[in-house]
Amino acid sequence: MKSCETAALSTITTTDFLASLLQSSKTKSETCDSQEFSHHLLMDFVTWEFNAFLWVSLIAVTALLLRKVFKVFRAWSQARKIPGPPCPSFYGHSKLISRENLTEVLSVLHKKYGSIVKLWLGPTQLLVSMNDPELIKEMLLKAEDKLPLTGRAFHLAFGPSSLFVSSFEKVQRRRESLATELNGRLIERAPVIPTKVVDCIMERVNKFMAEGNFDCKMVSQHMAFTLLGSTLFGDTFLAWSKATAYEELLMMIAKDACFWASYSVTPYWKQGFWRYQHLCTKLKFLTQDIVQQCRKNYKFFLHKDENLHNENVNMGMESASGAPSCSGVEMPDNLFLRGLNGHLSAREEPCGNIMGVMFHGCLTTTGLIDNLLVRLVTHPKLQEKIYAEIIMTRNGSMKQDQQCVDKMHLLLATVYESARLLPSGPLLQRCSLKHDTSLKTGVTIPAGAVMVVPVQLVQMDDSSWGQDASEFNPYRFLSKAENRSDLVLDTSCRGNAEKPGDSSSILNDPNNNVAFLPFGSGTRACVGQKFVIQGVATLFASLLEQYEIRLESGSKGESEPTMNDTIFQLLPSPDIVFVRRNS
Ligand code: HEM
Repeated sequence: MKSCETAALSTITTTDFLASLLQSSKTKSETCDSQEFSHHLLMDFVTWEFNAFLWVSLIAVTALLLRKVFKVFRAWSQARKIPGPPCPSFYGHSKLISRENLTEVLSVLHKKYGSIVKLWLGPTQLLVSMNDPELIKEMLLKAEDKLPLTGRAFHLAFGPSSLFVSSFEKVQRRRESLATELNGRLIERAPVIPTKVVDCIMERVNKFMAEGNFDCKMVSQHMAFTLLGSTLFGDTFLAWSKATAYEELLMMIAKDACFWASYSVTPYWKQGFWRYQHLCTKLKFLTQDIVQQCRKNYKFFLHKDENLHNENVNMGMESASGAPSCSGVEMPDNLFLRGLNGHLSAREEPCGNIMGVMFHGCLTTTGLIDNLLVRLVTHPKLQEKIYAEIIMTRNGSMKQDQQCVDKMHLLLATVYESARLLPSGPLLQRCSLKHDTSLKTGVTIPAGAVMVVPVQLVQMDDSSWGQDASEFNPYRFLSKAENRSDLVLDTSCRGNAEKPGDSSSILNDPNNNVAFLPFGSGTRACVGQKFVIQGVATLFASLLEQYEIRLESGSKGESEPTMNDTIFQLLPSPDIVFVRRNS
């Protein structure tokens, strides 16, 4: 009944409106000529349409704002149940916290409020920190998205791509294909490459030394870059004349990437931004160049291989099946095509994934190598024991050009321990963009909140790592062979092998300890972990076999890395020297 009345009312209103229009048009037609009349009619119509548009926009904006306000209220009411300090002002705690002291602030808060703590960084920005390993594990499995800032930094620098994007849905497939390539064929090749890579690195290191400016950070960066480049692009990379320019560009971009991504509206009006974009474009051209070179070499070797194969068949010889006849050329092309560049959507930048992996891989691997070098030069006895282990393992090996790093337990344990105490990346960050995250403890973290793990606190927690948690002790990852039955239960990785390089020692899997987090964990964990540990260990096996690494006398880094209450710090990068073993 009511609806009939409403329908009738609206019909009357519409009829009235039309009638009034007609009436007014009638009066007008008596006074004005027909042209003026149609002009007025048009103007009325435009005004009416414009008003309608304004109303619709106003309603849409109000709805959006209301939605946002509703979300904020919902977040505030949900966050009330999470322990944490009260908000000091409308702006939250953001003014009180700098990037450097956040870990210290979180350390104090965890002591006061427990394993889960909230902190308002602004009226709409909620940060939730966790320091209990089991809770962290659960959160890293459930919260699948990365912070939008991370995705924006990669997008701005390398264009749209399907890796390092905030949403898990968008990266899932690419992560899987890259992991298959990295942990499959590339790991198989890892033992073969580093001999050549060491030569290439040492050539550059000698150049640095001759120029007189030479510190640990520079070597680490160059080692990481060469290791990653040669593994991804094969031998072509080692002979590529533009490699140095590529390395410099990557590092220049790394310096500014987060700064430009921190603008919520891309600052097209800033000159500096365009300079930055120019660097990114240069990097894109260089990436295209190396990919093209790889493809050219691939085709050339494929052609050569076919001819060789035909010759062998004609001569009645069988080519050894599975022999890497053109190692380092055939496979990289496959990596690009399948792991990184297969099934690209039309919107994706063709080299975006390659640049992203080179960028992330170089920065993180530089950190690991830097830490490892500092540990080795500040622990010369450990270095000698690793050297003895390398020689012992090499003597038992048939293939002279391959490193059997799987058997070099002390070396691998040293890489794990250096990764555990990595000073870089103090916070592991996650969020869930669409859904709330409910944890087993009963706490629900609202969608959009930033969830962080203060990695340095977790990695130095006595309850996970023992009394010496803050000390550098690779032996924690080694256990005595006879204690094998204990080892199964010993998931904390508090190893007990005393004799380094002892073949009877067992290497514990660092991932057995949920507090081992340098590569993250869960749904967005690093897919390069296995590959990078194997690669860095193989590189160091080759390097230490030929060179002893020492601190330059009088270098500022002669004392050991230190802890200031909660933050582990490496002292300024020390100057180091490589001394040939047989000289
Ligand atoms: C020492 C070296 C490295 C360290 C310390 C490191 C660390 C990390 C960390 C902490 C994450 C985020 C994990 C999380 O949120 O749970 C990550 C993600 C990732 N890393 Fe690494 N990484 C290293 C080397 C590499 C290398 C060499 C590659 C590839 C060749 C690689 C590929 C990736 C990818 C593809 C992701 C995930 C991206 C995503 O899901 O959006 N990483 N890495």
